[in-house]
Amino acid sequence: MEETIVRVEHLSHRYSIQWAIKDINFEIKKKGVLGLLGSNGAGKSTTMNIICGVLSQTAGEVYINGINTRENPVEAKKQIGFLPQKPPLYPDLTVDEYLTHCALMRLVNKHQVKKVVEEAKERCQIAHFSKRLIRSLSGGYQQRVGIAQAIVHKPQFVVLDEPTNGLDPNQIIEIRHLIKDIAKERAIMLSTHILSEVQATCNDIQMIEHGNVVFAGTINDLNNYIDPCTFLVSLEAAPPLEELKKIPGITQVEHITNTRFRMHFSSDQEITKQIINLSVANNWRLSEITLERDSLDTAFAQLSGKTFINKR
Ligand SMILES: Nc1ncnc2c1ncn2[C@@H]1O[C@H](COP(=O)(O)OP(=O)(O)OP(=O)(O)O)[C@@H](O)[C@H]1O
Repeated sequence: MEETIVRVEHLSHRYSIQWAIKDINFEIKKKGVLGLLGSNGAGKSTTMNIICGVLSQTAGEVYINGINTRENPVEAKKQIGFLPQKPPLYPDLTVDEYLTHCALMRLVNKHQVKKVVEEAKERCQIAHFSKRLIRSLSGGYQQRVGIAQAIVHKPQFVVLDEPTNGLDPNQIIEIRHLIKDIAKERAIMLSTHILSEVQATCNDIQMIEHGNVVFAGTINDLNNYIDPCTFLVSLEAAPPLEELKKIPGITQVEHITNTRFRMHFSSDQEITKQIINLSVANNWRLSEITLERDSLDTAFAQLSGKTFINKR
């Protein structure tokens, strides 16, 4: 049995003469959330639209549970749920009417429709709004209806394109909880350009920039990638700056105040121990030593530098 639900092989797409994505390859595990990260125009929606069969690729293949989406689109699509960036809601239908329509469109057996609609509403906690017109729901609840339509036919793989876009902070937290909950029994791929979204929701990450994959790994890989490279030191009886610069492993020292310094170091993590020992030996009276980690935003900027990093 395949360990992965999705295989993307050498996927490329060109709009007219412009390549939107080029030679993208990745796999998605059967459970959990994969974040497709990238800045605006990176190629996220193009990738997702192709995977979901909404757009035909220029080159490459997509397999859903081993089914080639190009050769057998109907069978492949039965396994996919999709919430596009603009949720395809019909505001003048009630939640029940809309989900029933979606289930029928998704070729659910008509004897099963009522049951699957109830289950999707239950899962997305919208059962109490069954008879409400969609237009009368808040943005957060409309998004829940959007997610319910994506899972109503019980797909093994669900794609959510920027699912928290435009929601208020409370709604964002609730939708993230819901996404993690539904990912317990299926694979989810979500796209975002917000790093905190990825940290809060995803297990694995693919980052694309200018149509190329620039990072692939787990959320821990990403966090570890951003190794600390500076620390702040307070020395009440600091030696001259030149002396600090001579410490092996220290590449640069900046004066912040007379007693406070920012020290840049190469990758050796033992450096802090060394500073502590030197301070004790020379009576520099160390009162603070704090590692500074670059923010994820900095990592994002670095990773956008297009060198492919595969942590798998
Ligand atoms: N229908 C289209 N016709 C021509 N070019 C397009 C079309 N759709 C997207 N593009 C271009 O393809 C590139 C990738 O766009 P895509 O929408 O996939 O990026 P994205 O990462 O989803 O961006 P965003 O976060 O802004 O939605 C961009 O340069 C975009 O301008």
